Amino acid sequence: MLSELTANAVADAESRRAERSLADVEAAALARPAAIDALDALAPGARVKVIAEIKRSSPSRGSLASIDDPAALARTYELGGASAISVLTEGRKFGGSLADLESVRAAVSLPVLRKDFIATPYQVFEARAAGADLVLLIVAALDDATLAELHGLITELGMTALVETHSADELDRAAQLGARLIGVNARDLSTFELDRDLFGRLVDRFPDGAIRVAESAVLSAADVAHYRAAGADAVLVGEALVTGDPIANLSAFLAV
Ligand SMILES: O=P(O)(O)OC[C@@H](O)[C@@H](O)c1c[nH]c2ccccc12
Repeated sequence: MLSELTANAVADAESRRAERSLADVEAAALARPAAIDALDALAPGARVKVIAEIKRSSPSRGSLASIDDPAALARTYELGGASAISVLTEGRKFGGSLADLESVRAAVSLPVLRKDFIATPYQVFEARAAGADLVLLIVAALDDATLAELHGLITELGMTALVETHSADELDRAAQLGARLIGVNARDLSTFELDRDLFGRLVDRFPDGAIRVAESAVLSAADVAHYRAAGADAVLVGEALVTGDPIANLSAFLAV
């Protein structure tokens, strides 16, 4: 499933490239005002930080919310106290787009994450051209050489990579890369199984100084407390915020 999602995302980027060359997208990326420092926004603090996600649907959960106005939802997240906004830009299974990211970027002053299946430099330039400050890199989807190349490019463009892992071996590869912001996804992207305890089992392998993000499977404040007790600096939350009351949920999550 993960390799199919990635292959499709790359194919979709290739079709966009037929319309807009790499040189054009690169120029647009370089013309953007500097990216916001996400490491600063997500730095460990007395309170857990929330990365609030905009996601219409997913292959594991089906349709979640129509989200006609992603910019308005992003403003709500900002008002509610989120530290960063994650925007799914994958179109086929998650119902997102780069246009969503651009409108969110224009609406908030928080750092914005491009959440997609990124495997080529073109997609990284697209992210910056749309105003992203962060780009997701999924370790399981990339070989070490590609991971290093994309991580280097993201950093060179002034952005921050959120390096996503799902095993001890992947966490070691993220550490090897010099990643400063590392997530453990509770959802296995090949089987879609959820394991809320995976973060706690892997937390000791995070390199010193890296920001520790627990991703997925937060439905209640108790889940945030569970991740926080295990050592999470930040949690990445989608479903609970797009299906429930975002302000009420954020305030409960931030009170943990
Ligand atoms: O909706 P949830 O369970 O709160 O999960 C959010 C986020 O972690 C999830 O959307 C996600 C994590 N990693 C991904 C990679 C690709 C697509 C989506 C994801």
